[in-house]
Amino acid sequence: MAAVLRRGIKFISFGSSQVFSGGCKHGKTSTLSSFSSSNRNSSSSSKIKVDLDSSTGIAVMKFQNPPVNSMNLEFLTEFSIGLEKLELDKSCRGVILTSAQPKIFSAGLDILDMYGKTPEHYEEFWRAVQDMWLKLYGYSKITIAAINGSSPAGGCLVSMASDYRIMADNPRYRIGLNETQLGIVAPFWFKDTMVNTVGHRTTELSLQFGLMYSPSDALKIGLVDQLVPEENILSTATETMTKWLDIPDHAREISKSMLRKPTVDRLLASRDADIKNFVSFIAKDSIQKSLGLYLTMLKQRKV
Ligand SMILES: CCCCCC/C=C\CC(=O)SCCNC(=O)CCNC(=O)[C@H](O)C(C)(C)COP(=O)(O)OP(=O)(O)OC[C@H]1O[C@@H](n2cnc3c(N)ncnc32)[C@H](O)[C@@H]1OP(=O)(O)O
Repeated sequence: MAAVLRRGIKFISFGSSQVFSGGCKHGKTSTLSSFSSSNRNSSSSSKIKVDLDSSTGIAVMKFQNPPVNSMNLEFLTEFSIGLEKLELDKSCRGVILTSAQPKIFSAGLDILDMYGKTPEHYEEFWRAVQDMWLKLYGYSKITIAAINGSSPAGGCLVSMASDYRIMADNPRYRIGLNETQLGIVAPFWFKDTMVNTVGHRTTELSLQFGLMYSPSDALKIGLVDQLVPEENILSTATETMTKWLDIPDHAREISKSMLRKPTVDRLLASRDADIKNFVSFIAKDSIQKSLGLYLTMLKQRKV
């Protein structure tokens, strides 16, 4: 990390995985108003828009936290509550996660929630990150990530926690767990999620280098399942969901739980210790300094 910061370069390249393109700015997206007809049900919290079609059982959750869908405390809380509501709604059988922001699925955890705050804030924030992952990774319904933009760190975690990942085939986009490049360490449950997705060896390289992958490289290593032209991403996600819906819910749910429950249980068994670990790590002077430098570089468009 220090070397990366000193060199002032963007993300480390690996094989044909390259750096973030960066440079673009995003305007604000207005909150879409709610509407309802016989089969459609829309609701819009300030940061996530939910549109449920009860005739198909498919809900679309659209992240709308401009400019880059960074996951701050409010976003994480709304995300967990939105997922919970859909899980309890019998007319919903599957959820598509996507972004309302151009070019970005999610920039990951909001760095400002990990920088210059009180221990109490770090604790509340980390609990919200845990809540979101526990809900999504252990979700009983089908989840498909329609990754219509770059997806570093926490954005990649959300994608990996979904059942199926479709990414827009745009060579400027990147996805991966880049934590080490910020001088921070992905916790064990981020690591477990990645191991479960791409295997141990690929995770060893990915996590240590903080690798960010182009869509084609992400497909090669199995970090995403399918690439499509950007304009087709939502229609492909809906078609794919329809195929998943052909499988009887109870059988699919039990199979999913059999594969994921041990990973979920590991965090459930050590939530408080994990929070304590996060708070003491993130509050260290050296870590705060690294995050401060990274934020400066972000502002100067050097990341
Ligand atoms: C035991 C310890 C455990 C710790 C474990 C922590 C685990 C997970 C960590 C994370 O998820 S950390 C977040 C990592 N994310 C990143 O590194 C992404 C950084 N962002 C980018 O690379 C780019 O912003 C982008 C996402 C590729 C978008 O590029 P674009 O050129 O379109 O936009 P920018 O001009 O760069 O950004 C606009 C605006 O947003 C601010 N910003 C970007 N990302 C974040 C973020 N993650 N948190 C907070 N703010 C962010 C950026 O600074 C710009 O702000 P302004 O300059 O306009 O004020």
